[in-house]
Amino acid sequence: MESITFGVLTISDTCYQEPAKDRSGPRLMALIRQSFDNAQVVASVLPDERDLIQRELRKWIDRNDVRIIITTGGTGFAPRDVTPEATKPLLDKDCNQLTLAIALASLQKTKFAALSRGVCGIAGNTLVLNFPGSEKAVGECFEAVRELLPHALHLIGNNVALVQRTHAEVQGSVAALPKVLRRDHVCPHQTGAGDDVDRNSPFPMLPVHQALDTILSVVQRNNATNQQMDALLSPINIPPFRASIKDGYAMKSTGFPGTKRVVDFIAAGDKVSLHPLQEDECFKINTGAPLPEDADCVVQVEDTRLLQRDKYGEESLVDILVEPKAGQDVRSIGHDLRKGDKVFPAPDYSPVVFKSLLASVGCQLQRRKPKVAIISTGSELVAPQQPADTGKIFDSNTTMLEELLLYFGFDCMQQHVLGDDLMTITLTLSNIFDAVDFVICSGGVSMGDKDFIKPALEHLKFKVHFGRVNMKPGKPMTFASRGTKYFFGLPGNPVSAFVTFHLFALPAIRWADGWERAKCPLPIINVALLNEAIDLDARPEYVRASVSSINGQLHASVNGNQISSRLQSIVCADVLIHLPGRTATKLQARAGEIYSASVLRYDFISRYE
Ligand SMILES: Nc1nc2c(c(=O)[nH]1)N[C@H]1C(S)=C(S)[C@@H](COP(=O)(O)OP(=O)(O)OC[C@H]3O[C@@H](n4cnc5c(N)ncnc54)[C@H](O)[C@@H]3O)O[C@H]1N2
Ligand code: MOO
Ligand SMILES: [Mg+2]
Repeated sequence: MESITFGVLTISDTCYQEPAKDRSGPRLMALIRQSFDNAQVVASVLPDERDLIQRELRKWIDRNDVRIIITTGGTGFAPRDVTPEATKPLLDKDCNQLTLAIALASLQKTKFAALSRGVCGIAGNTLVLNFPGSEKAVGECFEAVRELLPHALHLIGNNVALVQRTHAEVQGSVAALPKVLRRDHVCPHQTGAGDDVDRNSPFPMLPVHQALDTILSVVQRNNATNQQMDALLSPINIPPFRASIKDGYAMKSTGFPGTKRVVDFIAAGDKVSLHPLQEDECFKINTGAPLPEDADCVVQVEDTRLLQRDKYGEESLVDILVEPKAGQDVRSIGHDLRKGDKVFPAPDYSPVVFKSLLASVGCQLQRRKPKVAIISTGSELVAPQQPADTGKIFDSNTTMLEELLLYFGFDCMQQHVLGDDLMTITLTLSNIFDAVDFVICSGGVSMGDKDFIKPALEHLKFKVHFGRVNMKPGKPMTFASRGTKYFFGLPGNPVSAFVTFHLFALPAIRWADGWERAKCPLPIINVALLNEAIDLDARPEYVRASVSSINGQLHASVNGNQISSRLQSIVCADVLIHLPGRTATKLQARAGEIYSASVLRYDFISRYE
């Protein structure tokens, strides 16, 4: 889109008096700037006064550079709401369908949208849109029209070439246009000339280890959680009192075995008893209960004999059968963890370890985990809940990638399913990156003229670090970054997305989360191949296989057809066997040979024999 100026007019008595209260105007400005690289914005705040509003609108409409005016506020039913009345007389043409598009999108969010009377229309060369006053509504209305704005402006400005280009894009025939109009098609072929002899990818095929090294050298490791763990000193002693390790009798070790009078009963949760204790006396005590002040040892119930109960049925006399020894079966104060000592002797990211240790000392730590969004691209995709349709397939990658994130302890902040449309992909990516650090995207990274991921990344000024990896599946795996924003373009075939998530996206997220280098990739074990013979591919292959433990030795058998579209190969996939690329002398992998394998899951042994 050529450089244009937007006018943002906030209309509200309150905001006019206290401009700091205006949240919708600034929100609109931010949305405009995020969405359109070369947009300028002029802004103003006015009270709900028809004449003032009209004067400002007229001023902007008369300026050549202001091509779009968005008003926010004054569209409701209140007596002072006059924005539509101020706008309508200035319009040369009504844009009722645009008004309808905004209304329909807003009604999907809230039925109160029916109470907005905003209008849209064209005044001279300027498109004027009335949005309601709330910050949330402004975001929703903008979302409803954002994609339409460039084309609307081309039409208003009668820019035939750009109109043609947009039509071609909408109809999917950019390639049919003269080259000069193909500005948005960043050619994936080798020379970039886009001619017929230029048929190869410009991206070299990196070895897997080099691709991972590149990722980990680009992604910034956040050491904050490590430092928090390292710095956390226990505010308490565990146990905070001398605690009995056994159910039995607490007494003085200076006494002797033999008959003792039971003076009281102490249960877990009781306070420390200050009751004086003689050498021929004891307390009945439970595991975890605080030792009485005068006692220094416990004799377990198994080493005693009950001699007598009192008239209430309570134990009153016991025979202690073993020598009481000082400290026996007593946990001293701070025995497990001393106040002031480190809670974490070493960093450990297991949520079980992290959260339970914090709980044990009554502390909380705010962990800032990497923020991740998932995108699936493909005009063929329908959500699994929707009805099947000709030419469409169910989207399995969105579900799979979200579940993988959760399985490995990370959250999915956003999910988007996008058609193969350059503008949509570019704008959506730009927005998502405002909120997240990582985007894990599937599809659109190969050589097709609808594979728009690399062009979108270029539009967004991301650096593409690599666009192909020497592996099967996953060859078109793409990694890009801009500052501390990271993009993982996983190939769309479901198994390719599965494998590349494990080998590249997961280690990167762990690294960003502060994990030590060796722990970022999946653990690697050795397995003996059970299959008779497997033909090796030219590319090193990551084969889904299930593990059997035979007499304690780990063996693996391949899960059927390994084509990258066949998601069934992940069923009972315990590991990815690393099969090397074929060589002149080694054409097959054979039964009994030992291969490295990446462990995919915690419960990674499917059979014991
Ligand atoms: N001329 C070439 N064509 C292809 C090459 C190549 O090197 N030269 N590489 C092939 C390889 S290898 C792979 S892998 C795929 C990767 O393709 P893309 O990343 O561009 O993905 P799409 O074209 O969008 O889709 C591929 C395939 O996967 C299905 N798909 C996509 N998304 C989903 C989803 N969310 N759920 C289920 N299935 C999905 C899609 O329908 C396609 O069938 O490119 C080869 N082509
Ligand atoms: O590399 Mo693709 O992922 O072979 O199908
Ligand atoms: Mg493709």
